[in-house]
Amino acid sequence: DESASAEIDKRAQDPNQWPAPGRDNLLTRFSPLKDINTDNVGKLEMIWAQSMNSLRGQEGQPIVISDVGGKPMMFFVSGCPSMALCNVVQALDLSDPDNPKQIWNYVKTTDRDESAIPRACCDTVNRGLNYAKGKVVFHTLDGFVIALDAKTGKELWTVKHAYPEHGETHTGPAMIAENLVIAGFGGDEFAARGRLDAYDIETGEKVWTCHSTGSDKDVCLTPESNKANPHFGTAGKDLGIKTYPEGEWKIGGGAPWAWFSYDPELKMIYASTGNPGHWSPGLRCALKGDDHTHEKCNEYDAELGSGPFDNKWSMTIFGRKVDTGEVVFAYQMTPFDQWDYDGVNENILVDMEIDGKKRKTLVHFDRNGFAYVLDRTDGTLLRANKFVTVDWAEKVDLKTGRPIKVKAHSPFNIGVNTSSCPSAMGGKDQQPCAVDPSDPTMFYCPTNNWCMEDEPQERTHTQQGTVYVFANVYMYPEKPGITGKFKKFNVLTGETAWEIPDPYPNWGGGMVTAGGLVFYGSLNGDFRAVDRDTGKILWSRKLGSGIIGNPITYKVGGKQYVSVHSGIGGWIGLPVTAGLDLNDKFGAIGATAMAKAAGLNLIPQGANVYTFRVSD
Ligand SMILES: O=C(O)c1cc(C(=O)O)c2c(n1)C(=O)C(=O)c1cc(C(=O)O)[nH]c1-2
Repeated sequence: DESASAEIDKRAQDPNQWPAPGRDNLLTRFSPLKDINTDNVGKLEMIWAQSMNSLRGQEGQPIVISDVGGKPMMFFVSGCPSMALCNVVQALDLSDPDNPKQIWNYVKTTDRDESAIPRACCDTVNRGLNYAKGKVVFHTLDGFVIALDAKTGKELWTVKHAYPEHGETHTGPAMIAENLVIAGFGGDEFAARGRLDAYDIETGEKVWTCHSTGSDKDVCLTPESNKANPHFGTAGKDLGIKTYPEGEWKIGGGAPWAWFSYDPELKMIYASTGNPGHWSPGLRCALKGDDHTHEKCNEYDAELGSGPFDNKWSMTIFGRKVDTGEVVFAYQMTPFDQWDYDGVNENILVDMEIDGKKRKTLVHFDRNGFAYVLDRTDGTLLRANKFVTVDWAEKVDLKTGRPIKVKAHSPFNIGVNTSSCPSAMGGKDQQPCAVDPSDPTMFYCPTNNWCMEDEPQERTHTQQGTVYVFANVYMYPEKPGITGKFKKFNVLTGETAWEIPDPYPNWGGGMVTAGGLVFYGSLNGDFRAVDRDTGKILWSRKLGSGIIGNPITYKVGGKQYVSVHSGIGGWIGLPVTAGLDLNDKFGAIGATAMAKAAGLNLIPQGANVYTFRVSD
């Protein structure tokens, strides 16, 4: 019997489908379709649109399955305007692909937790759903993981997974690996403790749990973990406890809130973690008095491969065994984070030749501005190149894996304002890159070009479920007039092949196709097709609202279609919408001021799936 993820892998071999959030569990966002190509993309026309019933941000993407009860179907899930309408799933029959028919919709109506909405740090988004074994599997902001019968929309099982009262809200998509549903959540700004859980896809029963902080046992670290890379710092015991001030690992953050990937040959999942709880860095170092300096809080013990205040395992890429969650390797990008550079961005799995050797690699564009290439079998660090302006670190030492921090751009002391690039939202936030596996060193990536001033504040409480930031942060464009660049980037050489500057940050993901095209959307609603070789914009259409979703493509009835969510929101989107009040609770992070500083106009809200094809 093939596993649920083997079914997904098989569907991904069929160019007509888009069976998982990243199209495949490798997260390539590559489509082999080429009916739409550089020659005819100018004739792309909007064919249909469907409301998503929300005025909040729509990240994520639809999925398309060619044979659900004999019918081609599209499924998608919305972000939340209110709990009553939170995470509406719609199922569209694509049998008449120019005129799809909704055949069911689903919204959970019982046991909803309204307190999730104000605890979603960065908008009430949902990054997508999955399909396998006749089931649509998705999650809700207030922490349920739910499996529906794909034909009827009937609930098959529901589990309570994340708990808003503990600061946990669920935004990132679950992933199906073997017969498990792997689920994380967000909450580092609300004193949560990061955790990854695996559920049986047939029953919803919990199979394993691994935390991001705590004892080695809690983290699923074993003596075998990191054997190939002892300098990555698993030599010490219980570093997930000891690298925090006493007891603070319990509210230590490290939430895995975005994308997960899976290698079925290695049977390993890749999931990375967010920032350590609260942004005021000095308070996450237990040293006092004259010892309490930036240098001492960043010290590194070469023998342990770890610093005493690294705040492990925040900001970490974990390679885990799928069956048990056991850590094969753990690599921390930003030890003792001083900027909120969450390490959760997608880990894309491609194979490439490096220094004459064929490698199974993992590519990760981090918030901290470095694009990392790791050997995904054992975590060996192979490259770390800057893909945006980075001043907080000179470079990453490939041997120890540690960034060489620049003190002048590392916020530390309470009340002292320090500038750094990139800003807290990162050189790239959660919006995913795309890669064609046949050209595996070249990545198509949304990037952001902001810097920030950060003034750490005193801690006033340690209460889970309440805002846990303690910093005054002001973000500003690195250069006036340009705050986003979509670029093609070589992860081996660190060279940019081309880039498209934008007045707005790039908050939507990319897609690359065998038709020679890259698709992505801008924050003010321009949906674009770009020549992947030259970076020339070949086609663009204005959609109803800003685009923070990720394009997909599929083929039904002999024709190729392209779909994307439109609906402004997400962290950057909130302040530039008409609904400024939505952002007030996070005024501390200066988002509204940030939008004003950039001179951004208000962009109207409203959520739709838009679908295009080349006109006959
Ligand atoms: O640390 C966390 O737990 C957490 C969660 C989330 C989230 O769940 O959306 C975001 C962030 N942090 C964050 O730092 C961030 O920049 C961010 C942007 C977005 C978004 O969807 O636009 N979410 C989040």
